[in-house]
Amino acid sequence: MESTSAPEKACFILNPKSGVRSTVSVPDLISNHLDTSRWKPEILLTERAGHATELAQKAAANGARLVVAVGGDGTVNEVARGLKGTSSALGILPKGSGNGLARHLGIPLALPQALALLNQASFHYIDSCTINDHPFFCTAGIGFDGLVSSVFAQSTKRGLSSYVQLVVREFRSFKSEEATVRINGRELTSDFFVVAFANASQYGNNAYIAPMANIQDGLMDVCLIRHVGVAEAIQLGYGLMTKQIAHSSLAEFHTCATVSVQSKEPQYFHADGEFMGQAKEFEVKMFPKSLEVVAALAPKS
Ligand SMILES: Nc1ncnc2c1ncn2[C@@H]1O[C@H](COP(=O)(O)OP(=O)(O)OP(=O)(O)O)[C@@H](O)[C@H]1O
Repeated sequence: MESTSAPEKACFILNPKSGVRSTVSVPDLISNHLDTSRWKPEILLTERAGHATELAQKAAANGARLVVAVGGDGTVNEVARGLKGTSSALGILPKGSGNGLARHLGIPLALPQALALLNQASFHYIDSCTINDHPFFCTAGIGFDGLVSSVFAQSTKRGLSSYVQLVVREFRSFKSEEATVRINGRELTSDFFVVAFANASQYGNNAYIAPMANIQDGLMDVCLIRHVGVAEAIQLGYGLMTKQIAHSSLAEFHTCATVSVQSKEPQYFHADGEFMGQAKEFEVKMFPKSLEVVAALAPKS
């Protein structure tokens, strides 16, 4: 059904380097599938890392009601961080290899259908978090997944199979470090393989690190995995891909609004899969209902 009011501005921010579907012509898809009686589109291309945040801030300042990240979770993160505290909503055209936030939000991976969802313009508020002041919207983590993000950042290969190969290679040499997690008034000290912070339920590619995570409840799900051997790591991998990790004795879950971690040695960490550096101290905070998105979420989920 066509809208009767004037079309509102929708700015599409496209990362030409993202994902494995680079042959797709996004401008053609937009002109073929976007309802121009609802949205007046503008398409901008990113030129470097971090550029999407600047473009999103400018689009919001110029009155775009909708700012659409066209890329993977890295691009989504950059656009979303530019929109926090503005009156522009985030849309996603998933073009990455993992698309964790898009999947959690029920956004179709097929781009014509994702554009159809933008036409419906169903707005929802979602939570966001920070790890050492770096915003994230999907997941962040310390330990093995931090290491993987750092190695993946240097790799030119994308896609699930390259990712799995890299995980297997890095696992052989990874050493869990002792850390203390302070959560809900408790102190938990161990050699942690992974400490994961989940605003959304999955890393991407339907790898569910916190299947119960609710992105609108004002709480993050923290998944603690202590030092593991090869057989246990395989069990965990299976649990991730089958949504069964919550039933594994290898993973411990907590929900909270803030959590801190102190590590003896510097640890790699990531926010939304992007490598953020190394640190010994981590503060992770929750910002309830801090970002408006177009999504296919149930009204009260
Ligand atoms: N024009 C550009 N040239 C090089 N890098 C860019 C450019 N624009 C954005 N980037 C960077 O590309 C990185 C990867 O983007 P993104 O996560 O969207 O794609 P991806 O890694 O292919 O997808 P996924 O995260 O799903 O694997 C981001 O960190 C972003 O900063």
